[in-house]
Amino acid sequence: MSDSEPDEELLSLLRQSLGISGEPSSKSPATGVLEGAQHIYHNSIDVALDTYGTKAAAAQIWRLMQEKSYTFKTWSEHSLHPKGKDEATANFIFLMDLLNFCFWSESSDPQQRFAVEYQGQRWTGYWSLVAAIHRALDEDIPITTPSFWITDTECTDDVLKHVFRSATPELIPLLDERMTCIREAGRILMENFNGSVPQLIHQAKQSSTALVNLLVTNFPCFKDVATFEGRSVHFYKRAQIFVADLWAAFEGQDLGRFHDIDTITMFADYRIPQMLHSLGCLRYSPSLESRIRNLNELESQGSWEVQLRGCSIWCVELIRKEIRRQHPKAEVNAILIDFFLYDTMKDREADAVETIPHHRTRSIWY
Ligand SMILES: Nc1nc2c(c(CN[C@H]3C=C[C@H](O)[C@@H]3O)cn2[C@@H]2O[C@H](COP(=O)(O)O)[C@@H](O)[C@H]2O)c(=O)[nH]1
Repeated sequence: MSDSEPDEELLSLLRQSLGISGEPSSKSPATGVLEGAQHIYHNSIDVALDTYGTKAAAAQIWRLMQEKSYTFKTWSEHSLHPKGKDEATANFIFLMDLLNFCFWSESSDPQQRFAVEYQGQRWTGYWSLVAAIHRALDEDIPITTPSFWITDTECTDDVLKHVFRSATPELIPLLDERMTCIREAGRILMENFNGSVPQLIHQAKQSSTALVNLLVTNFPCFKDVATFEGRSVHFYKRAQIFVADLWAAFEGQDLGRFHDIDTITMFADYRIPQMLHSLGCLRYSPSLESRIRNLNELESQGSWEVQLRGCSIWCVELIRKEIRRQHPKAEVNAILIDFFLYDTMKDREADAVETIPHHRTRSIWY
């Protein structure tokens, strides 16, 4: 390509990012998550997408996913993820994604941070939650049974503190909020869905957007929204990852069968923005970058946090589109890209590969 001629591929990506391509603007018809992300992307001044970085990352991600044969089957290969394809697994995933938030520690000493001892290993972060659920079940505590959550005499604060006990002096973050989420969800499941997670799933009639909407309209603790530049924006992170985990655990069958699974977006957490920045897809304003590098907290639902979350969702959408542009037959969606980015970020952390720190926000939303 000569310097004077425009790079058609780049223009196509740019057009797509501005939502002016020939394609219908890719919004989630019923959840509005993608619309919100596009609004945030167009109005962000502290977070920007690097088009070249995004194009390069798309090629790299697809290559690595191919090399690792990364599919929804990879989900069950994680040692702690439940292997069954039954109601017990659906219940496990519901509790897991009800509480799948905010594991980061204030402590600078990794040995001090909250950790769960299970099967002779210390688990931290997201895996500490999964390990704690397994440990409770092994101790015959019916922690994944919704009817148990509302029994005042059995599911006491002391029992829940025991379930989430730490192997270090640091407690699990937001323990009180987690107990509130469990009891609220138990009451709502009993009142509206006969205490049955499968009944909740069946009510969505194999639509992922319908299941996301059932969660965010029935359960306040799944209603992950914010306001940005005068508009309400939806993130719905834990509602969406619940659907995605079901789809992966059941390999797209039975309780994991969804005819519109590709409308699920990336899950706006604190790990994927970190990975996208490390890949050169996201760039931050100097004030935001120094706040993140200094490990200062970002206010929940504040402008900086909303820009990080929304631009990350939009960035993964562009990566998905770029992969499909480069490989029209690619079987890839935002879920698999997201799962892959999370796992890769955790591998890099384990290998102490230097990256920008993840942002710090304390909330129940992610
Ligand atoms: N976007 C996105 N966010 C994810 C996950 C997962 C785990 N998903 C498993 C299922 C399939 C994948 O292969 C993973 O094995 C946890 N999180 C979020 O990260 C944070 C925890 O971070 P750390 O403290 O370092 O463990 C916290 O906000 C948590 O909600 C994901 O997949 N995507």
